[in-house]
Amino acid sequence: MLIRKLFKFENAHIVRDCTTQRCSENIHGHSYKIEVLLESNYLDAGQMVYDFGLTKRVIKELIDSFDHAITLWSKDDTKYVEAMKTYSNRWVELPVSPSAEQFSRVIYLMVERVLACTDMQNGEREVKLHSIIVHETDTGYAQGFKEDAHSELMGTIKLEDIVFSPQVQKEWSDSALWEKLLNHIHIKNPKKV
Ligand SMILES: Nc1nc2c(c(=O)[nH]1)N=C([C@H](O)[C@H](O)COP(=O)(O)OP(=O)(O)OP(=O)(O)O)CN2
Repeated sequence: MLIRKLFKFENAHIVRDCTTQRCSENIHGHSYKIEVLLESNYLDAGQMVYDFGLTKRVIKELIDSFDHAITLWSKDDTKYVEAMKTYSNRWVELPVSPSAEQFSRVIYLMVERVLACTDMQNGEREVKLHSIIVHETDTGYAQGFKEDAHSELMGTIKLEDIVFSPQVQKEWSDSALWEKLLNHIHIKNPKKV
């Protein structure tokens, strides 16, 4: 059984070296729609794969890190990266360029870590991340699966290399959230939301 939950954010970027000139040479924004697809062969005590309400905690908060933020590629021109960090409080720096494809791989790895660190409380069993769909526009999307997220052919992405700005971290309900996830510290689901 597959379930999907939709999240949204507004984000700016430049995707260097792509064929579309407007995209590779200009800061521009998108109203992103992110679909998180979860799967299981089992149902929990509420006869659900995973209560949608539970996805609106850590998963939503992490995805929302990109909202009203600029996403930077750590290998972009240092002057550009530093200027963006100076003049914008909310930024996320990635070890990969922020194409829809790389967004789907990055968000896959982030949500996968959240699930691995979640202690289930309502009989949920073997809830796996099926894929992440990143709608960059109304007409174009990328869908990343486990093999894409971990693909050496596409370049290994280490979670440790994803950097959230101090302002983004400050706005989380727990400013140490990312640090905890990087250190595999478990988070107990609430019994009720
Ligand atoms: N495979 C990809 N192709 C493109 C990406 C991407 O991430 N992956 N990104 C872009 C640009 O960010 C661009 O802003 C979006 O391109 P496009 O779909 O062409 O956007 P339009 O709004 O112009 O598309 P319409 O067809 O007019 O809706 C480029 N390519």
